[in-house]
Amino acid sequence: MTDSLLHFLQLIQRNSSRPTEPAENSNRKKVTVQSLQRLYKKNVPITVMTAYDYPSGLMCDKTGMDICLVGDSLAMTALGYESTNDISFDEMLHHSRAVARGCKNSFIVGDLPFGTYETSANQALDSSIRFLREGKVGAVKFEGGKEVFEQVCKIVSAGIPVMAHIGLTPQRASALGGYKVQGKTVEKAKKLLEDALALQEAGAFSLVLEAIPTPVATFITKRLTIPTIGIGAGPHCSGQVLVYLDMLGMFDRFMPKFCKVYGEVGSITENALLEFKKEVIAKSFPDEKLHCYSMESAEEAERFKDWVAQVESSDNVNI
Ligand SMILES: Nc1nc(=O)c2c([nH]1)NC[C@@H]1CN(c3ccc(C(=O)N[C@@H](CCC(=O)O)C(=O)O)cc3)CN21
Ligand SMILES: CC(C)C(=O)C(=O)O
Ligand SMILES: [Mg+2]
Repeated sequence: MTDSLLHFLQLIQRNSSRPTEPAENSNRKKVTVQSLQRLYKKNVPITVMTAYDYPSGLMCDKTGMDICLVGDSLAMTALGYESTNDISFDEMLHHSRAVARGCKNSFIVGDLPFGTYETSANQALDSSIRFLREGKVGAVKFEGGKEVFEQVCKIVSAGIPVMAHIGLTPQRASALGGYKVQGKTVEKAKKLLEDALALQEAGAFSLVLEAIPTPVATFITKRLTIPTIGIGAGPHCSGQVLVYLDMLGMFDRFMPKFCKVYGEVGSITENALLEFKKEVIAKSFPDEKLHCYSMESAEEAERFKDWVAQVESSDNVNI
């Protein structure tokens, strides 16, 4: 068998483990704020997935996610920081550009990291402009209720769509006493609804509800005219979001109750690496026929052998 035929067979073998069905939305159009609004009006759930780099952006796009969120959770999941508050804006931009290179049709939202929007509406607008220009996102997201009202107004009036985020707001974990479910009493639920209405009033195009009891998130969703995106907020939100490396079983530090592992990619990866190590030590990888290159022709191979023999019989090791 020729090298090229073997290589061809190898490609077929690799492709056999890939999904055979074409992605449902493989020919779909670019998602926009307007097309998201249409889904919401038709009661079609909005699918949101976080992405951190080129391969995850590519996967979100190819599987037809409506929104690809470059979440600051990447600080912990992709970069191993202790908290989301440890990531810099420059690092977020670096990752977001990589996501954008892989993500052609999903609507890309960038999560403003801690310290880039709290000071003033002007600071928030400057950061948002940078995210669009340098991070190649289509919208920004940031955490907070009424206290970020001015920021949302300012950014929206500059023509940048804003996704809001209330409930468990990880950047404020210290003040919340940790990663705790929010809105578990009537008073706290009431405050969440007030925040949600204020953010809608300010012009947010959607709202993330994180770790909120189902009845509270359901009621907030019912009272709003913009879509809610739930993560640990029950099945009655207008859409759902999960953290990419969590749903693939690739994060080892904690597993919130709201996360479902859809594929054990972590253990698959671990087994693959162990197998590679085993085969290298046993010298069964690389396979001479499958993974190696030969000389241009049998004649050239013969000439090379002769030359080696000549060198080896000579006293001059430096040729
Ligand atoms: N990998 C990862 N996934 C995330 O969802 C995530 C991050 N990182 N980093 C930033 C924040 C932190 N998040 C978290 C972290 C832990 C819980 C958690 O374990 N919560 C408890 C609830 C405790 C209570 O009852 O109040 C749980 O059991 O789910 C929730 C959200 C969400 N975000
Ligand atoms: C979980 C989503 C909403 C998020 O904020 C993040 O990934 O950072
Ligand atoms: Mg976030």
